[in-house]
Amino acid sequence: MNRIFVCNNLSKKYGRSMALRNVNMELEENVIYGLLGRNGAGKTTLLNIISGSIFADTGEIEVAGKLIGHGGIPRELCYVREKSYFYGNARVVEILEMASAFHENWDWDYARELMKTFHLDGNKKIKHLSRGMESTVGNIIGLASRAPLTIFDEPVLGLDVLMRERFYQALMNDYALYPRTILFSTHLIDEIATVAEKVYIMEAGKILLHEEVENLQARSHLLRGPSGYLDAFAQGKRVIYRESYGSGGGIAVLFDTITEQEKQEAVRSGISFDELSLQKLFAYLAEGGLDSDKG
Ligand SMILES: Nc1ncnc2c1ncn2[C@@H]1O[C@H](COP(=O)(O)OP(=O)(O)OP(=O)(O)O)[C@@H](O)[C@H]1O
Repeated sequence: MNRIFVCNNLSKKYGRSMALRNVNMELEENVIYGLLGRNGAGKTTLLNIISGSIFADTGEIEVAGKLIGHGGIPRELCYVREKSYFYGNARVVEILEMASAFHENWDWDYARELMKTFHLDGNKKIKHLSRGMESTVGNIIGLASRAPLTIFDEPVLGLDVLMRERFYQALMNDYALYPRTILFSTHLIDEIATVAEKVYIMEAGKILLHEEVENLQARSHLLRGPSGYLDAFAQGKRVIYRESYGSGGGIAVLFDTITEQEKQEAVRSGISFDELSLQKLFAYLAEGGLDSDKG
């Protein structure tokens, strides 16, 4: 496994509050990742440190095998911010020219094709673009740069459903032709679940969980049934959420492997199993927490 990105023990304090606590992260080459976390979990702080916009108090970062020093932005990295700090007076095409000068894999033919796909007028000034169009400028840079490590922070903010679909489609098509590592930070978890292969989940400045999306989905179960049976079934399993109702029934959210035999036995005692979307699992995780040491 080759890693395009590694960070060790990253910590960052703002005044007395810890925004990041000993964050370790490894991103493999040619994998699409999702970075998930509630408001204030530390995602933007982490991404700002990775991109060299702010400095960590402790820890080190390696991109493409090179240690990143203060102020150095690795050319292997393309970071597309949620809110652009583009010069408002510049035209779209001027911003793309700046990006093309920085990224050695930049593909102008592809950038022009994307401008057509997303109906983006290259002559428009950035300050005259809608919110969605502004996101699109960043997304075109992220795609056309074909950087070995591309990070998108909330890339579909302001895009309508059709444009969001087009963006994910363009990304998947281009990723198939030019595999690279892509990290999405987003709140739209179920959308990303169809694109990302692995996710990192952050909470309170720490990595709560990192896992393949397929495994997450296979190990997430929402059970309903009589409370006594639920508790008996859940013994020894990892319970991330449990709620009992006055009627004697309740729900339990388990994050564990459940065999077909166990499932059949549970069904016989009146327990039903519902599918859990990644978004819902994330909500329960955020609510109930999870001991990340249990792996
Ligand atoms: N410049 C700053 N000064 C002081 N505190 C900050 C600053 N930037 C972030 N924080 C704090 O650090 C913590 C992590 O914030 P961060 O913006 O990284 O979270 P986030 O996961 O990106 O949240 P969101 O999803 O809302 O964008 C929060 O408690 C936030 O209040």
